[in-house]
Amino acid sequence: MATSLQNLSSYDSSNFIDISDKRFGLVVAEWNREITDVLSAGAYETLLKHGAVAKNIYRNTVPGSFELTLGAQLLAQHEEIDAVICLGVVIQGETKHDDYINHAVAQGITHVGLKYNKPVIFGLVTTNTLEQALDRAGGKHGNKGVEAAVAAIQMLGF
Ligand SMILES: Nc1c(NC[C@H](O)[C@H](O)[C@H](O)CO)[nH]c(=O)[nH]c1=O
Ligand SMILES: CC(=O)[C@@H](O)COP(=O)(O)O
Repeated sequence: MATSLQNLSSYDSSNFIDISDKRFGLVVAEWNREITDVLSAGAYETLLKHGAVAKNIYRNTVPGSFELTLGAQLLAQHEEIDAVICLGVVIQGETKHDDYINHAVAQGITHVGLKYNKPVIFGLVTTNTLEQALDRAGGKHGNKGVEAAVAAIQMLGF
């Protein structure tokens, strides 16, 4: 499979805009916190690496990924927030609960971005196994938090 050969977090920053005056909301799910903390750190450090200022990054947690949509809306509604990054890890269980969460969050944060006309980034790790999630949170397939921060920066330059 193509993924197995890739670090999914590699990117070209040559066209990034100046983000020193941009304000970012980070919404992080507490479910699977040992992994979402890695995603959050990846996103935070990537924003700082490319010029964001720490005081302009507003980090909030929500209980689980299903609550990312409301968390994103509560941040995106503020005019001074330029972009929102949503981070969570949903690992398949015995039932279809993960499907309902994943689809709700994908649809929900899409709606928030369109409603407030600003980037609301889907940084949800949706895996079948814990190992797959770990591989995408600082493992062999990179860090989904890094990818989400990069997407936010790129969209601000749209
Ligand atoms: N199983 C996972 C959940 N479940 C909790 C939901 O996200 C939600 O908080 C609950 O249904 C109450 O509304 N959340 C994750 O982020 N990851 C999971 O694997
Ligand atoms: C993915 C989840 O929602 C987690 O709670 C596992 O759910 P279940 O095993 O009940 O499908």
